[in-house]
Amino acid sequence: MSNGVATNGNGSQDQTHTPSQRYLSTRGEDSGLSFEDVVLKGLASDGGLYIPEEVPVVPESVWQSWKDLSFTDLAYNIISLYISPSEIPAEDLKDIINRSYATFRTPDVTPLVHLQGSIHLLELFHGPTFAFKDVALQFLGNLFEYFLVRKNQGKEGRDRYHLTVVGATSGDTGSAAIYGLRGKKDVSVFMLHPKGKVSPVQELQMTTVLDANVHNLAVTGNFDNCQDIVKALFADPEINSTHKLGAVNSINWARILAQTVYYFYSYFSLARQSESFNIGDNVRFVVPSGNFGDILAGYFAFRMGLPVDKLVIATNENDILDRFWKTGCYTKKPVSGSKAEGGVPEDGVKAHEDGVKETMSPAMDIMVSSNFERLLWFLAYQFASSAGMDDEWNKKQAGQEVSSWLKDLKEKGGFGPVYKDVLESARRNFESERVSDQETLDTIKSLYQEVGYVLDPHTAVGVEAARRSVKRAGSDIPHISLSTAHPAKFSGAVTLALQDEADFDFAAKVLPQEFVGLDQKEKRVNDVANDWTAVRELVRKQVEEELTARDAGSA
Ligand SMILES: Cc1ncc(COP(=O)(O)O)c(C=O)c1O
Ligand SMILES: N[C@@H](CCOP(=O)(O)O)C(=O)O
Repeated sequence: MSNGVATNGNGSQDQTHTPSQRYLSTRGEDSGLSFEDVVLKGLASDGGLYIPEEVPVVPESVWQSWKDLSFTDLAYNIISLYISPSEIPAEDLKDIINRSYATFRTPDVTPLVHLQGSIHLLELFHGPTFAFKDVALQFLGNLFEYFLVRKNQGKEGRDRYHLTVVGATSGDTGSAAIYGLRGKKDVSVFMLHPKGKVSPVQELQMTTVLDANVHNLAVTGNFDNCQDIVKALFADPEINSTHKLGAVNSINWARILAQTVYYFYSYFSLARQSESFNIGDNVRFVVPSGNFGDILAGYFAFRMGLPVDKLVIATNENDILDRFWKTGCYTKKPVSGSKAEGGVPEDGVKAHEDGVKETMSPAMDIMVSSNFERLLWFLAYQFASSAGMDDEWNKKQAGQEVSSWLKDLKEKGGFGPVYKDVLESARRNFESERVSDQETLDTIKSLYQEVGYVLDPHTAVGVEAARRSVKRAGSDIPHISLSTAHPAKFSGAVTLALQDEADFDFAAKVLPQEFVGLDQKEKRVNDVANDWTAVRELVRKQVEEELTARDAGSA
């Protein structure tokens, strides 16, 4: 096997793809797909998410030898494990990776800074749109372009493969995807955001992009409604085949894959920066979580061999994930009863009628975390494997179990409690914390007072969870807390937290030049009802207009 990496499968069925380079659906109906298939399809036809048939286990001597690599060289070593060179030759993949990270404002791409005590911050906001999404979406934009150029060689007009990307955003995925795809040939982008529920800067970052292939839709509803509309479009065979839908949300496997790189990179950065930390030592990662895509990448890094003591999930008051880890039940709406039973939290937070609460960290105002399905598959697979049957049977069982859980989620609003062994196995690798709005503001304030660092509210949710985790685990275990956005994107929460600090000046201390004057720019956005068929009609109409203009030579 190349790269010195083993997989624990039964060998490849074809000569060109290792098991980690072939993909299956979490719901069991789709398998044997290539990387290109899963990147272009986004969501499996059975409604499941794609995962590699095997996670490559990287021998210690191999991953430890990566410790001094640049971000882009490390990214190549990791990403190439999941893509056959017969699909993307090594030189092409290196070029895609180099171009993707050349747009970042620091050569380090994702620098690690010491925050306080044993807590370090992994700054993921140095890309074009100042949020962690850029790390994956710059890469995904270039991947789409690479595949489309190849597919369209020698083709003209309507014969060309035209990808229609539809995505849902609670604020950050939208602008990152738009910046990754604006002006690219043969792609239209439709980005759905909940009207009035993203921060003013996030909204402007999206709606001031006027490229002909970018379409912003403001949906009357919340983020989950937007995500449901996207899934309904993918489930509609007609629009899917006529418009070749593509996904930029973390349902797209390439998003998770690109994110695994910064788990390794920050681990090596810590070893370079801290004298007391040696390669091979354990670390904890703390991740502000909503759709569960960011932390899931950490789970892949762990399974590949990175020494991770625990992955700590940090939720805001939309706490479905925290309730799962506490109770084993994954239920959309808090039911009445004690907190310990997964019911209404003791501090009396009232859920909105639709179950989602608007918080200070709006990008995490998500009720159903789409990537949790991928983790469920691994939990179900581990459980099935204890029966002593063959691997094919284990995978089939895992697919059936996930399908049944997701069916209950759709039809009954939740599932669980899951089997004790399943919950125990989830708890072996993860812990969870729920952080209230008040605690978020207090954390922004105290970190500013103690070390002069301004946190964005999502990052503050993580830092508060990290402080609690340090109390449990002890200060010997370093904590890497992921900083998922720049504070200037959330001026409301940051100003509220720091308004009484005499020396605090938002414009001087926080605001980047790139955001100045954004509100004076021309905007383009369409309002649309929370109705997937209305969105479908709009998509059809606007793609047709775009293609007609292109054929006439004006776009
Ligand atoms: C700033 C910020 N932090 C955290 C998250 C949560 O990440 P994930 O959805 O991958 O769990 C998001 C949105 O996804 C975000 O935009
Ligand atoms: N917080 C996200 C929500 C979408 O999540 P994704 O990671 O699945 O794209 C956002 O900012 O849009």
